[in-house]
Amino acid sequence: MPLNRPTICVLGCGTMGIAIIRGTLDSIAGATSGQSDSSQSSQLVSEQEEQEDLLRPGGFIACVSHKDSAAKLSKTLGDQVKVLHGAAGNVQGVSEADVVLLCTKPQIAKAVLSAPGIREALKDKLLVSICAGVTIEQLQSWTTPTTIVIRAMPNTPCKIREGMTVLSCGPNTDIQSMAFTTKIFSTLGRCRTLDEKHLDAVTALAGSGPAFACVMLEALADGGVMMGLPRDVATELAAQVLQGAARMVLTTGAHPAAIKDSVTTPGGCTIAGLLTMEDGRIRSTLARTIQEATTVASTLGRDKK
Ligand SMILES: NC(=O)C1=CN([C@@H]2O[C@H](COP(=O)(O)OP(=O)(O)OC[C@H]3O[C@@H](n4cnc5c(N)ncnc54)[C@H](OP(=O)(O)O)[C@@H]3O)[C@@H](O)[C@H]2O)C=CC1
Ligand SMILES: O=C(O)[C@@H]1CCC=N1
Repeated sequence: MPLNRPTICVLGCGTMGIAIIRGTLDSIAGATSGQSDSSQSSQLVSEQEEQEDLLRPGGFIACVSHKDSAAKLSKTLGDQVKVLHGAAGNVQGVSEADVVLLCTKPQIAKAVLSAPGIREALKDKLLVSICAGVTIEQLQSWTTPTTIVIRAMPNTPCKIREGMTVLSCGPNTDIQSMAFTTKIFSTLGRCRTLDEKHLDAVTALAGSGPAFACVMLEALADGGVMMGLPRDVATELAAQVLQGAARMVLTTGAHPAAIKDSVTTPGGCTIAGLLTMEDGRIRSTLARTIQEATTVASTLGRDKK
């Protein structure tokens, strides 16, 4: 399917829809200001860059359910985004778009896609769903055979372009649709493709992960506060520590255990803290957290009995 500066309709523009639109608009603004800085070299823009430019969204439409949410959203996103609401808004948004990003709660995905006019409007279009637990097979059965379906699992840090997204292709996914979707989510952080069988685990680890990470961050800061640090200082230290350790793993490829060992002086304070963590069964607690969240994620797309 040729995608040339496509218009994206975000169907269900709440927390995640806003994160994706905000991150994408910021990335476009960054790219545009970069271009004007180097006007002399702009003639040298390669064919590949021109191709990439065509994959940039041409515009955004955001659909929500309620009129008051629409008014709030217009203020949040500004005049670069057309905001619509209600069932008629959904049909108009999907009709005017080239690509539809389904960001409603999983429990209402079927009802939203099966509403009058939506199926018709989705013909020959790309549908990217971020709904946890809703399978490609379900999405394909609620749309048309010519609707190209891709499943994505992003996370909230997409808002600041530090996201992690995993994509899974449907049986009819073409190269251009995959290239476009990869481009969108790559500008919002890291993006990789996996078989759909992994998506519930991805939902737990990467989708829900920011919540788990923030509980750890808050707990570390609490410890600092307990020992007399001001709350804002403790929070800054905890956040930078988690970011620094994570970046060491991502940039050097070092095993986390090697980084832990390099911090741990024999007979020192780190090993004392580590043993306390192990006494609290922190490893199995965190691993079981992902196990339980994966189990629940796998049920989210099911009809409630
Ligand atoms: N939150 C997260 O961190 C992540 C969430 N996800 C997935 O993203 C999806 C959205 O989650 P999240 O952003 O947190 O949810 P939110 O509740 O923040 O957003 C849902 C949005 O859907 C809108 N909506 C409700 N009913 C309709 C309708 N009939 N037609 C159009 N829009 C409608 C709501 O509008 P209104 O306000 O008017 O009711 C709201 O804007 C879920 O499927 C979730 O599994 C995936 C990865 C991470
Ligand atoms: O809690 C949830 O169900 C969604 C999916 C991943 C993050 N939030």
